[in-house]
Amino acid sequence: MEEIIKLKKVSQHYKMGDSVVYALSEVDLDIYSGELTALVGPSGSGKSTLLNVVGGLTKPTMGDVFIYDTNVKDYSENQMCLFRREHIGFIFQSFNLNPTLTALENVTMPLIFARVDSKDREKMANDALDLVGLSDRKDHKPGELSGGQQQRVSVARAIVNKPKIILCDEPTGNLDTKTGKEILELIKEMNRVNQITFIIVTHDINVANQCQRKISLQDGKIFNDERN
Ligand SMILES: Nc1ncnc2c1ncn2[C@@H]1O[C@H](COP(=O)(O)OP(=O)(O)OP(=O)(O)O)[C@@H](O)[C@H]1O
Repeated sequence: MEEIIKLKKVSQHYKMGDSVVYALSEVDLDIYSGELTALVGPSGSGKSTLLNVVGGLTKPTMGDVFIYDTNVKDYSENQMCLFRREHIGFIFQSFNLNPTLTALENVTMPLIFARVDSKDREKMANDALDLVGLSDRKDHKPGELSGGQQQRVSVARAIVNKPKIILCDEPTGNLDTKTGKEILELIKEMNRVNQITFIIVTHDINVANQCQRKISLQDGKIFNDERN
């Protein structure tokens, strides 16, 4: 399998007054193309920081972050933004949808940013909403949708420009057990059918146990890395 993400001695430190918080300490990690990986660990262990470093939302204090063969640590903010639009999708616990836009418009947003031709946008956004089973709700705004439906819209938004990597921060955290299971099934299907590489930060052991790989963080370090 091809390595798609490689972290080499990645550290993230935050200065807080006179003290320093070591959010990540010399993390080495290889993620292979098509893997479905759960990132688990106690609160404050560095899970979100690691996800943000991979997604280029946080530049690490030290170390290298390769996506494909590109060291994105060297990218400017603008270059990273363009790279992210093309290669990485995000799914958040709180959905992060624009409440003033319809489901279809929310899903279209990444295509506008990526300057996809206007005549292709609507078909691509409709196809993505179709894949998540929400075609009949495309003209609804987030406030008119259930939590599970809103998360489906964010899955559609994450997949619409066909990224090879999707990073999820507690994607089932705001959902009841049944709806959370449905969202996880959708993620598993996107992983299986489209070979999208997923990294899922989760506190839910049931979610973690259904992933192919479970990486446990503690005090900013990987202390366990196992495959099911
Ligand atoms: N911007 C920041 N400034 C200062 N400290 C930070 C910042 N972001 C994170 N930290 C600290 O870094 C450590 C790791 O935080 P992180 O959010 O990555 O943990 P986490 O494992 O995702 O936690 P949780 O499960 O509670 O979301 C924590 O001690 C946190 O307080």
